[in-house]
Amino acid sequence: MAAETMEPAGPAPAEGGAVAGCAADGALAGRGATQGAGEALRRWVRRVPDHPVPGVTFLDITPLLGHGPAFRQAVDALAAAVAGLEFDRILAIEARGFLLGAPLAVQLGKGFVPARKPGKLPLTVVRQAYELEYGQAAIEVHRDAIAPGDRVLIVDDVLATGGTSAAAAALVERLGGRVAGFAYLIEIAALDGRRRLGDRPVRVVLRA
Ligand SMILES: O=P(O)(O)OC[C@H]1O[C@H](OP(=O)(O)OP(=O)(O)O)[C@H](O)[C@@H]1O
Ligand SMILES: Nc1ncnc2[nH]cnc12
Repeated sequence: MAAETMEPAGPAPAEGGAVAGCAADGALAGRGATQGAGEALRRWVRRVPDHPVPGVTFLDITPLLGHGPAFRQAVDALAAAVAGLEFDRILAIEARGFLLGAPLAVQLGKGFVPARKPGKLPLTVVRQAYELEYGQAAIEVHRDAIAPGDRVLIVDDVLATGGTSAAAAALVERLGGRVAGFAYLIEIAALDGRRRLGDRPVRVVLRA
């Protein structure tokens, strides 16, 4: 089978539109990633209007996940973006956060902590409720997943309102850990989720 490349034969998105371009200098805030990587990845993210509720434009990364070189480049770009941050383990948020956080942990040789939807983890957990752009939710982490003093990088696919990430940070700190920073494939800049993250480092590959 011919190798896939970052340049698809036709338009990447089968339906919906690729994430529209924004100012070139704002397109990639990778701080270590290359602008070319961010721009190459932009075409693999679809904008889906009115999903999951009217008024929300959903950024769908399934085209990126479905294309081997794009998926690899996304993980590589995240790795480059977090270069210089010091952390012991990566915490990622179910479900889409796992898709990027786990391969990033493998690539960087770090442990992985899953923050799961309620009721999934079998042992004693800490739980944090939060609000999303389109509803309410909660996440749980095993109480023994983070030790006091652990430095934790929080990884997710999308930073929107920041509610999910703020909840994840609260869990880390309730367990005595320290949040070393946050890393995202995509930041929805208009929703200004950064305001929820305090003064901790925020690394982003692509801004929509
Ligand atoms: O910044 P926020 O406004 O909190 O939104 C970002 C979160 O929303 C999405 O997850 P979602 O809850 O839709 O779940 P999923 O990963 O299971 O699709 C996304 O994967 C982030 O975790
Ligand atoms: N607009 C959006 N697209 C994709 N994931 C999201 N998570 C929260 N808001 C989102």
